[in-house]
Amino acid sequence: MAIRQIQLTALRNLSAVTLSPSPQINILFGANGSGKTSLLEAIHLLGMARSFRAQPLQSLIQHGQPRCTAFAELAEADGGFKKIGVSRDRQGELLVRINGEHVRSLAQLAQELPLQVINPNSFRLLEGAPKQRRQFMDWGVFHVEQQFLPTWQRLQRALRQRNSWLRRAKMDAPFQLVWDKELCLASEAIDNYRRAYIGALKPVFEQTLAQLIELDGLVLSYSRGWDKERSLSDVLAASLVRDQQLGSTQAGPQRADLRLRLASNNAADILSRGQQKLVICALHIAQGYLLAQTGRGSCVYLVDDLPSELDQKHRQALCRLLEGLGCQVFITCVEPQALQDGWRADTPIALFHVEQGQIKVVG
Ligand SMILES: Nc1ncnc2c1ncn2[C@@H]1O[C@H](COP(=O)(O)OP(=O)(O)OP(=O)(O)O)[C@@H](O)[C@H]1O
Repeated sequence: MAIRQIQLTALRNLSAVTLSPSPQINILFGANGSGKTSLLEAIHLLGMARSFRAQPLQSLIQHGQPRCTAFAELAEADGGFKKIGVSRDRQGELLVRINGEHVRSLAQLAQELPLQVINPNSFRLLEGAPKQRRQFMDWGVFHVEQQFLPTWQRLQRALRQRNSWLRRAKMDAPFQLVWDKELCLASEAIDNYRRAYIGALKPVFEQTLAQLIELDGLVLSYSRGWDKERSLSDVLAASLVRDQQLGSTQAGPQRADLRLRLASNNAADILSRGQQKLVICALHIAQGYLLAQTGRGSCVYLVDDLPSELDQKHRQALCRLLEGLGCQVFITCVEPQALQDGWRADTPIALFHVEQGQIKVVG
């Protein structure tokens, strides 16, 4: 899966543009505020129908314009191609099309264009709330396990029911029993999917990290969100009074987390900023490897300001890994010299200069 052409209109400061990126490495360089991140944001809009830095999407629309549009042709592994388009107007209307057909499920869009984003927000994966890590984990499970999404929807429905009963204090016992059973079944399935996924991700992550940096003793582990020795139904029964007091279900997959620990410390508390970035990159690259192994396509990587936080040796190691993935990668940087050396002679590299919203191919 790679973007073979991208067309943008009225997106932030970018002038209307049509680009034919390299199927592998794309380097976008330019001064601060020139529009490099905006191009990554446009690709993110195409894969996720949202921005990675703005909620709501309104701020993406160029000042004075009624709507912004991003359109792409995706080259598929089997030689075919797909067309996807996303457009958003000032009234909030979002139009998503795949091969000209309106699409309502954003999951379909995510399946067409699986994206991995590495940017300053990525530090939240280590430092932020468990929700960030669940999102990371569920991205992977969603892409490798087809039953994940319907099971997740069942879980959300059962959880909403239970929480609404907890808040009303008055429960219809037989009805609640049925919904609790549904909640437990869906929870166990989600836990199994996540456990299997993290089991597969862990060795790939460790191998990937070892190619970037030596961090002996860094351990990635999964916690499922309720006592690992007890069934969820037992836990729910035992915590009913507390759940009623708090008005929501305190145990279950909605409380799962991924832990990264180093010598019994939370890794985020002791790793340097550069080390954290390398760990985060290794996690994202490992996800790319796993997706490729399933044969369900490959990710497109968006790496904003790759050089920041990293010394020359680690920059090069990261570039080699991204190159070795064989995926399409969009990298931004201020100075192109920071990323010029060390690429393999047979890697297709496209170099784009972004200047005051204009994007020019320079190599
Ligand atoms: N809706 C909008 N319409 C027009 N211009 C906008 C809009 N939103 C943001 N801008 C401008 O577009 C530019 C976007 O810059 P962007 O974040 O893409 O820059 P960058 O090249 O990634 O910079 P840096 O190196 O500082 O990260 C900024 O100059 C910003 O002021």
